[in-house]
Amino acid sequence: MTAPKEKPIRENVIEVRGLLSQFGDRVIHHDLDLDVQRGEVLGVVGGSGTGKTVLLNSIIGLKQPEGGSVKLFGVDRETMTKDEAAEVERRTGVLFQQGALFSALTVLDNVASPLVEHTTLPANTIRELAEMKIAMVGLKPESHYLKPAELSGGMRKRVGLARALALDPELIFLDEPTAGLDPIGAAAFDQLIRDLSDDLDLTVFMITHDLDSLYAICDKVAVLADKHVVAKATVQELERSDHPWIKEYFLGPRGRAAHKAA
Ligand SMILES: Nc1ncnc2c1ncn2[C@@H]1O[C@H](COP(=O)(O)OP(=O)(O)OP(=O)(O)O)[C@@H](O)[C@H]1O
Repeated sequence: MTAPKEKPIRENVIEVRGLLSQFGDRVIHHDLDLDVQRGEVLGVVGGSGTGKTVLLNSIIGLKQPEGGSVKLFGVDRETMTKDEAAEVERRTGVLFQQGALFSALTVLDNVASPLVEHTTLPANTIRELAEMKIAMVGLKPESHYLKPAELSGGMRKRVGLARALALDPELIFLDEPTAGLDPIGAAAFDQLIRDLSDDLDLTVFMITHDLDSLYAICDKVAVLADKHVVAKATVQELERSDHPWIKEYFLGPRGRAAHKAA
Protein backbone atom coordinates (compact mmCIF):
# COMPACT_ATOMS: atom_id res chain seq x y z
CA MET A 1 0.00 0.00 0.00
CA THR A 2 1.35 3.44 -0.93
CA ALA A 3 1.74 5.74 2.09
CA PRO A 4 0.19 9.20 1.69
CA LYS A 5 2.71 11.76 0.42
CA GLU A 6 3.14 15.24 1.86
CA LYS A 7 1.11 17.61 -0.32
CA PRO A 8 1.40 21.39 -0.81
CA ILE A 9 -1.39 23.40 0.83
CA ARG A 10 -4.13 24.33 -1.64
CA GLU A 11 -7.48 26.12 -1.51
CA ASN A 12 -10.24 25.00 0.83
CA VAL A 13 -12.90 22.90 -0.83
CA ILE A 14 -14.81 22.65 2.45
CA GLU A 15 -14.84 25.47 5.01
CA VAL A 16 -16.94 25.11 8.15
CA ARG A 17 -17.02 27.97 10.68
CA GLY A 18 -18.68 28.09 14.09
CA LEU A 19 -21.11 25.29 13.23
CA LEU A 20 -23.99 24.82 15.64
CA SER A 21 -26.10 21.67 15.15
CA GLN A 22 -29.02 20.78 17.36
CA PHE A 23 -31.94 18.38 17.54
CA GLY A 24 -34.39 20.20 19.80
CA ASP A 25 -32.45 21.21 22.91
CA ARG A 26 -29.77 18.63 22.26
CA VAL A 27 -26.57 20.25 20.98
CA ILE A 28 -24.50 17.97 18.72
CA HIS A 29 -21.94 20.50 17.44
CA HIS A 30 -20.94 23.76 19.04
CA ASP A 31 -18.48 26.20 17.51
CA LEU A 32 -17.12 23.58 15.14
CA ASP A 33 -14.51 24.68 12.58
CA LEU A 34 -13.10 22.51 9.81
CA ASP A 35 -11.15 23.14 6.60
CA VAL A 36 -10.54 20.52 3.94
CA GLN A 37 -8.07 21.34 1.19
CA ARG A 38 -8.28 20.31 -2.45
CA GLY A 39 -6.81 16.87 -3.07
CA GLU A 40 -6.73 16.00 0.63
CA VAL A 41 -7.90 12.60 1.91
CA LEU A 42 -9.39 13.47 5.29
CA GLY A 43 -10.40 10.80 7.80
CA VAL A 44 -13.09 11.87 10.28
CA VAL A 45 -13.10 9.98 13.57
CA GLY A 46 -14.78 10.27 16.94
CA GLY A 47 -16.65 8.15 19.46
CA SER A 48 -20.04 6.75 18.56
CA GLY A 49 -22.70 9.46 18.57
CA THR A 50 -20.25 12.37 18.48
CA GLY A 51 -21.93 13.66 15.32
CA LYS A 52 -19.80 12.53 12.39
CA THR A 53 -22.77 11.70 10.17
CA VAL A 54 -24.60 14.84 11.28
CA LEU A 55 -21.51 16.83 10.24
CA LEU A 56 -21.47 15.14 6.83
CA ASN A 57 -25.19 15.84 6.42
CA SER A 58 -24.70 19.48 7.43
CA ILE A 59 -21.94 19.92 4.85
CA ILE A 60 -23.85 18.30 1.99
CA GLY A 61 -27.05 20.17 2.84
CA LEU A 62 -29.18 17.32 4.19
CA LYS A 63 -29.29 19.05 7.57
CA GLN A 64 -29.80 22.76 8.04
CA PRO A 65 -27.31 24.08 10.66
CA GLU A 66 -28.70 26.00 13.62
CA GLY A 67 -25.76 28.40 13.40
CA GLY A 68 -22.40 29.07 11.78
CA SER A 69 -21.52 28.68 8.11
CA VAL A 70 -20.63 25.97 5.64
CA LYS A 71 -18.83 26.84 2.41
CA LEU A 72 -18.31 24.38 -0.43
CA PHE A 73 -15.99 25.41 -3.28
CA GLY A 74 -16.00 28.89 -1.74
CA VAL A 75 -19.79 29.26 -1.89
CA ASP A 76 -21.78 29.72 1.31
CA ARG A 77 -24.56 27.12 1.67
CA GLU A 78 -26.94 29.57 3.28
CA THR A 79 -26.84 32.16 0.52
CA MET A 80 -26.21 29.96 -2.51
CA THR A 81 -28.65 30.26 -5.38
CA LYS A 82 -30.52 27.26 -6.79
CA ASP A 83 -28.09 27.15 -9.72
CA GLU A 84 -25.07 27.28 -7.41
CA ALA A 85 -26.57 24.48 -5.28
CA ALA A 86 -27.07 22.35 -8.40
CA GLU A 87 -23.49 23.06 -9.48
CA VAL A 88 -22.16 22.11 -6.01
CA GLU A 89 -24.21 18.90 -6.16
CA ARG A 90 -22.76 18.08 -9.57
CA ARG A 91 -19.21 18.55 -8.28
CA THR A 92 -19.85 16.35 -5.24
CA GLY A 93 -20.36 12.59 -4.81
CA VAL A 94 -21.65 10.77 -1.72
CA LEU A 95 -21.34 7.16 -0.64
CA PHE A 96 -23.76 6.62 2.23
CA GLN A 97 -23.12 4.10 4.99
CA GLN A 98 -25.50 1.46 3.63
CA GLY A 99 -24.63 2.16 -0.01
CA ALA A 100 -28.20 3.44 -0.57
CA LEU A 101 -28.50 1.65 -3.90
CA PHE A 102 -31.88 1.37 -5.64
CA SER A 103 -32.83 -2.25 -4.99
CA ALA A 104 -35.05 -2.55 -8.08
CA LEU A 105 -32.33 -1.30 -10.46
CA THR A 106 -29.38 -3.19 -11.95
CA VAL A 107 -25.79 -2.20 -11.20
CA LEU A 108 -25.60 -0.40 -14.54
CA ASP A 109 -28.81 1.56 -13.94
CA ASN A 110 -27.78 2.44 -10.38
CA VAL A 111 -24.48 3.90 -11.61
CA ALA A 112 -26.21 5.64 -14.54
CA SER A 113 -28.89 7.27 -12.35
CA PRO A 114 -27.00 10.53 -11.53
CA LEU A 115 -26.17 10.94 -15.24
CA VAL A 116 -29.84 10.48 -16.16
CA GLU A 117 -30.88 12.97 -13.48
CA HIS A 118 -28.23 15.66 -14.02
CA THR A 119 -27.32 15.54 -17.73
CA THR A 120 -29.05 15.55 -21.08
CA LEU A 121 -26.61 13.06 -22.61
CA PRO A 122 -27.99 10.45 -25.00
CA ALA A 123 -28.73 6.99 -23.54
CA ASN A 124 -25.80 5.23 -25.25
CA THR A 125 -23.29 7.81 -23.91
CA ILE A 126 -24.73 7.47 -20.41
CA ARG A 127 -24.38 3.72 -20.67
CA GLU A 128 -20.74 3.97 -21.80
CA LEU A 129 -19.90 6.39 -18.99
CA ALA A 130 -21.58 4.12 -16.41
CA GLU A 131 -19.63 1.13 -17.78
CA MET A 132 -16.40 3.12 -17.43
CA LYS A 133 -17.11 3.98 -13.79
CA ILE A 134 -17.96 0.34 -13.03
CA ALA A 135 -14.63 -0.75 -14.53
CA MET A 136 -12.84 2.06 -12.63
CA VAL A 137 -13.93 0.62 -9.26
CA GLY A 138 -12.72 -2.84 -10.26
CA LEU A 139 -16.02 -4.56 -11.11
CA LYS A 140 -16.31 -6.86 -14.11
CA PRO A 141 -18.90 -6.45 -16.91
CA GLU A 142 -20.65 -9.59 -15.59
CA SER A 143 -21.91 -7.43 -12.71
CA HIS A 144 -23.79 -5.02 -15.00
CA TYR A 145 -27.17 -6.73 -14.87
CA LEU A 146 -27.10 -7.90 -11.27
CA LYS A 147 -29.39 -6.31 -8.68
CA PRO A 148 -27.98 -5.06 -5.33
CA ALA A 149 -29.40 -8.10 -3.45
CA GLU A 150 -27.25 -10.36 -5.65
CA LEU A 151 -24.00 -8.59 -4.72
CA SER A 152 -21.56 -9.14 -1.86
CA GLY A 153 -21.07 -6.31 0.67
CA GLY A 154 -17.76 -5.33 -0.95
CA MET A 155 -19.31 -5.25 -4.44
CA ARG A 156 -22.18 -3.13 -3.15
CA LYS A 157 -19.69 -0.61 -1.75
CA ARG A 158 -17.91 -0.51 -5.10
CA VAL A 159 -21.18 0.09 -6.96
CA GLY A 160 -21.99 2.89 -4.50
CA LEU A 161 -18.57 4.38 -5.15
CA ALA A 162 -19.02 4.08 -8.94
CA ARG A 163 -22.33 5.91 -8.61
CA ALA A 164 -20.73 8.59 -6.41
CA LEU A 165 -18.11 9.05 -9.17
CA ALA A 166 -20.64 9.11 -12.04
CA LEU A 167 -20.53 12.87 -12.56
CA ASP A 168 -16.73 13.13 -12.21
CA PRO A 169 -16.91 14.90 -8.85
CA GLU A 170 -14.03 16.87 -7.36
CA LEU A 171 -15.12 16.00 -3.82
CA ILE A 172 -16.53 12.79 -2.38
CA PHE A 173 -18.04 12.00 1.00
CA LEU A 174 -17.74 8.46 2.30
CA ASP A 175 -19.58 7.32 5.44
CA GLU A 176 -17.74 4.31 6.88
CA PRO A 177 -16.84 2.85 3.47
CA THR A 178 -15.00 -0.19 4.83
CA ALA A 179 -17.51 -1.09 7.59
CA GLY A 180 -18.60 -4.70 7.17
CA LEU A 181 -15.77 -5.63 4.81
CA ASP A 182 -13.23 -8.31 5.66
CA PRO A 183 -9.67 -6.97 6.23
CA ILE A 184 -8.51 -7.89 2.71
CA GLY A 185 -11.59 -6.34 1.09
CA ALA A 186 -11.20 -3.26 3.30
CA ALA A 187 -7.52 -2.84 2.37
CA ALA A 188 -8.37 -3.14 -1.35
CA PHE A 189 -11.14 -0.57 -0.99
CA ASP A 190 -8.78 1.78 0.88
CA GLN A 191 -6.23 1.49 -1.89
CA LEU A 192 -8.91 2.18 -4.50
CA ILE A 193 -9.87 5.42 -2.71
CA ARG A 194 -6.23 6.49 -2.41
CA ASP A 195 -5.58 5.76 -6.10
CA LEU A 196 -8.68 7.67 -7.17
CA SER A 197 -7.63 10.63 -5.06
CA ASP A 198 -4.11 10.60 -6.52
CA ASP A 199 -5.17 9.98 -10.13
CA LEU A 200 -8.22 12.26 -10.27
CA ASP A 201 -7.09 14.88 -7.71
CA LEU A 202 -10.18 13.99 -5.73
CA THR A 203 -10.81 15.52 -2.30
CA VAL A 204 -12.10 12.88 0.11
CA PHE A 205 -14.09 13.37 3.35
CA MET A 206 -14.21 9.92 4.93
CA ILE A 207 -15.93 9.01 8.18
CA THR A 208 -14.34 5.86 9.53
CA HIS A 209 -13.81 3.70 12.58
CA ASP A 210 -11.13 1.80 10.70
CA LEU A 211 -7.70 2.61 12.13
CA ASP A 212 -5.98 0.75 9.30
CA SER A 213 -7.62 3.15 6.79
CA LEU A 214 -6.34 6.15 8.71
CA TYR A 215 -2.78 4.90 8.66
CA ALA A 216 -2.92 3.66 5.08
CA ILE A 217 -4.58 6.42 3.10
CA CYS A 218 -5.42 9.58 5.06
CA ASP A 219 -3.35 12.73 4.64
CA LYS A 220 -5.00 14.20 7.73
CA VAL A 221 -7.44 13.06 10.40
CA ALA A 222 -10.08 15.27 12.02
CA VAL A 223 -11.13 14.20 15.51
CA LEU A 224 -14.64 14.99 16.74
CA ALA A 225 -14.99 15.22 20.52
CA ASP A 226 -16.56 17.64 23.00
CA LYS A 227 -18.98 18.82 20.25
CA HIS A 228 -16.30 20.14 17.89
CA VAL A 229 -13.16 19.23 15.96
CA VAL A 230 -10.53 19.00 18.68
CA ALA A 231 -7.67 18.26 16.27
CA LYS A 232 -6.91 17.99 12.58
CA ALA A 233 -3.49 16.54 11.95
CA THR A 234 -1.55 13.60 10.56
CA VAL A 235 -1.85 10.29 12.43
CA GLN A 236 1.78 10.67 13.51
CA GLU A 237 0.98 14.03 15.09
CA LEU A 238 -2.17 12.67 16.72
CA GLU A 239 -0.20 9.83 18.30
CA ARG A 240 1.58 12.55 20.32
CA SER A 241 -1.62 14.33 21.39
CA ASP A 242 -2.49 14.81 25.05
CA HIS A 243 -6.25 14.73 24.46
CA PRO A 244 -7.60 11.77 26.48
CA TRP A 245 -9.86 10.35 23.75
CA ILE A 246 -7.16 10.70 21.06
CA LYS A 247 -4.61 9.06 23.35
CA GLU A 248 -6.90 6.16 24.07
CA TYR A 249 -7.82 5.79 20.40
CA PHE A 250 -4.33 5.86 18.90
CA LEU A 251 -2.33 4.38 21.76
CA GLY A 252 -4.87 1.73 22.84
CA PRO A 253 -4.36 -1.89 21.71
CA ARG A 254 -6.07 -1.45 18.31
CA GLY A 255 -4.25 1.79 17.60
CA ARG A 256 -0.90 0.20 18.40
CA ALA A 257 -1.72 -2.77 16.13
CA ALA A 258 -2.64 -0.45 13.24
CA HIS A 259 0.53 1.59 13.83
CA LYS A 260 2.66 -1.57 13.69
CA ALA A 261 0.95 -2.82 10.53
CA ALA A 262 1.36 0.53 8.70
N1 LIG B 1 -32.66 13.00 12.89
C1 LIG B 1 -32.23 13.01 14.15
N2 LIG B 1 -33.04 13.37 15.17
C2 LIG B 1 -32.60 13.41 16.45
N3 LIG B 1 -31.34 13.10 16.82
C3 LIG B 1 -30.50 12.72 15.86
C4 LIG B 1 -30.88 12.66 14.47
N4 LIG B 1 -29.81 12.26 13.74
C5 LIG B 1 -28.80 12.08 14.63
N5 LIG B 1 -29.21 12.36 15.88
C6 LIG B 1 -28.37 12.32 17.10
O1 LIG B 1 -27.18 13.04 16.87
C7 LIG B 1 -26.07 12.40 17.50
C8 LIG B 1 -24.95 12.22 16.49
O2 LIG B 1 -25.36 11.25 15.54
P1 LIG B 1 -24.41 10.78 14.36
O3 LIG B 1 -25.15 9.75 13.58
O4 LIG B 1 -23.89 11.95 13.64
O5 LIG B 1 -23.22 10.10 15.18
P2 LIG B 1 -21.91 9.41 14.63
O6 LIG B 1 -20.75 10.10 15.24
O7 LIG B 1 -21.96 9.34 13.14
O8 LIG B 1 -22.08 7.96 15.29
P3 LIG B 1 -21.63 6.48 14.82
O9 LIG B 1 -20.14 6.45 14.88
O10 LIG B 1 -22.25 5.61 15.87
O11 LIG B 1 -22.20 6.24 13.44
C9 LIG B 1 -26.60 11.08 18.07
O12 LIG B 1 -26.75 11.21 19.44
C10 LIG B 1 -27.92 10.89 17.39
O13 LIG B 1 -28.84 10.24 18.25
